[in-house]
Amino acid sequence: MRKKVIAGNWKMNKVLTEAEQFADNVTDKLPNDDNVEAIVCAPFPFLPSLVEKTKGSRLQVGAQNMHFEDSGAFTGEVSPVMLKDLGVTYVVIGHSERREHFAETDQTVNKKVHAAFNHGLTPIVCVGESLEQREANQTMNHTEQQIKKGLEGLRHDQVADTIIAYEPIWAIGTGKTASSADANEVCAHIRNVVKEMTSGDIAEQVVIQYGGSVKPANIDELLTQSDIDGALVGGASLEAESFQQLVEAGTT
Ligand SMILES: O=C(CO)COP(=O)(O)O
Repeated sequence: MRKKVIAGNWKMNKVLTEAEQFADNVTDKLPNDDNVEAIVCAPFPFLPSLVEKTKGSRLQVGAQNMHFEDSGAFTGEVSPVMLKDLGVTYVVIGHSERREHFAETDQTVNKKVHAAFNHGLTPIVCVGESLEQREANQTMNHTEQQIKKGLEGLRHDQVADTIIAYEPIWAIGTGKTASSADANEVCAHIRNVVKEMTSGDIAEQVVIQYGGSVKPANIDELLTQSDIDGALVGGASLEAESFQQLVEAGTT
């Protein structure tokens, strides 16, 4: 059985004291269940403190982006070496907001995914279609291309360890969730693409999350679907109580 992975993506929210308070409120309340992984992907300035505060707890810490180079003249960027050195374990790569506002492409996603594995970080690779693409029936083809290009050149064991987050852009922060059946259909397609790229065994191991207006009220139904193994959650991950409820849902 694949474990459930519930990851909060705080985006550009909170100040340090709020981030620390969240950790204080959540760390000792998470379910003691190996079948669910709880991650919080926070802005860079909070990472050292969150890593410190979550030591020995079930809450893992992730970044929301990184550069693909180890070091160099890239003003304003953060490298995988820096993240690893801090004790960060996950990194979100290719979020649609980065693709839209920061010129992230499938090629940079691919370089970052390789860099993550080269430094022992687990990538959470985001894919998903826009409303226009969905209406033009391009959802399957678009997500397939994003997966093929984003994961190109990885070893099969690395593909197995990649977390894929299917986030339809039109469902992000809009309150519109894809129906669980529609979300599952795309996640199943993504698993099939992974199978074509690797093998049936590897495809069965890959964790595929759904993201887009997930909240405590709708997560149960999403998680009952055959190919949805967790959630990448924005707004509803910001409050400790709501995040905790989302993680609890992963235990059922
Ligand atoms: O983009 C998301 C997570 O990465 C989803 O955000 P919301 O849960 O706020 O819709």
